[in-house]
Amino acid sequence: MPRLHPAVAAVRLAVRRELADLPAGATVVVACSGGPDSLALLAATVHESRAGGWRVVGVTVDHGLQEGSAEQAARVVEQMAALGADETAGARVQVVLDGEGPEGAARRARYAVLDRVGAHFDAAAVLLGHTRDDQAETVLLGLARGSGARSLAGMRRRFDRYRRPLLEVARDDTVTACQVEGLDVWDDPHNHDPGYARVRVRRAVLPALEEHLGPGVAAALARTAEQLRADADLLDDLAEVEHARLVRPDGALPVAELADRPDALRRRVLRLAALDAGAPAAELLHEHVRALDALVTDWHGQRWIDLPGPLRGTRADGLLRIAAPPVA
Ligand SMILES: Nc1ncnc2c1ncn2[C@@H]1O[C@H](COP(=O)(O)OP(=O)(O)OP(=O)(O)O)[C@@H](O)[C@H]1O
Repeated sequence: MPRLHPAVAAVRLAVRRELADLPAGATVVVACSGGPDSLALLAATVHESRAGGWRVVGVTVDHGLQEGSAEQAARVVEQMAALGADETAGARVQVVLDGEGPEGAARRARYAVLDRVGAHFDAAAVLLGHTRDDQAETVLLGLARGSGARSLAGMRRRFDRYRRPLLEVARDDTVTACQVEGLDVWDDPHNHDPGYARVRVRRAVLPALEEHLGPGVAAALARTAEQLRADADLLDDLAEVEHARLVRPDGALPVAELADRPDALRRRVLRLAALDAGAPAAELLHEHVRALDALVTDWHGQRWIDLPGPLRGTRADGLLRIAAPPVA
């Protein structure tokens, strides 16, 4: 028997490990763009499903943003069926560009479809093909934005129904696995467009880091993310407990007790308080939390601080409150 190629073995092993808890009969949805990562993921999932006894559903989403996208989606549906998926689906979405960039809008539309497909099939897992290199790019982009530990912690391995089995697999391996298995992969033109920061990181920044610092930078960044994620998860859990302990029934927080808490915990409690008061998570920035924190640690009689919502943070009578501004 010919020996299994190491790249194919690496992808299959990652899938086997990530899905080890699924019972026979479970439905696994694989989100497949037709690119090397998700095609390798689908091929490995179909292979592993024979031993696992799972039903594999391949789904591709046509964002309708590029010429010929419908034909491309139809081709992926055929490929998924040929690879042995038990069921396949192609969904066309309407990407609404309201303020955010096309990439973000496409992602939102895609996840809305995947959510629905996952629910429709009562899927035990919906798989995404993000690799170790995607993770390294995410960490570098977070680092460049100067965001906190949460975004440096990169992508989560699991959330809701979603799982990312290839988060520790190198992109080189998914590309090689597709070559070895004779899969005809789609080369998304967006992956070459230097207008996207992620593309610049992929094509220029990471190769330069590897050239000057030695190989293994992507793997090191992904490992860093893993460690930071564990730390960030712990701090977030502690902050939830602390917030629940401190918050009064009317939502106010006692300043003296907040001031006693370590910075990392206090700022997280303040962030939770702002979210509880209705601040939109996507708009609540580090600078807002710092301004709130100044009401506790750098109090010099500030009248209020503005938060997205719009909301106001105020301090009075030893209590910190976050609420909508009074109607003029
Ligand atoms: N059009 C799509 N239809 C279904 N799933 C998708 C689609 N685009 C992306 N995904 C899912 O999201 C994952 C990450 O997508 P992203 O665009 O970041 O990477 P990619 O370079 O397209 O990956 P791939 O090599 O699998 O195409 C993909 O691996 C796949 O699981």
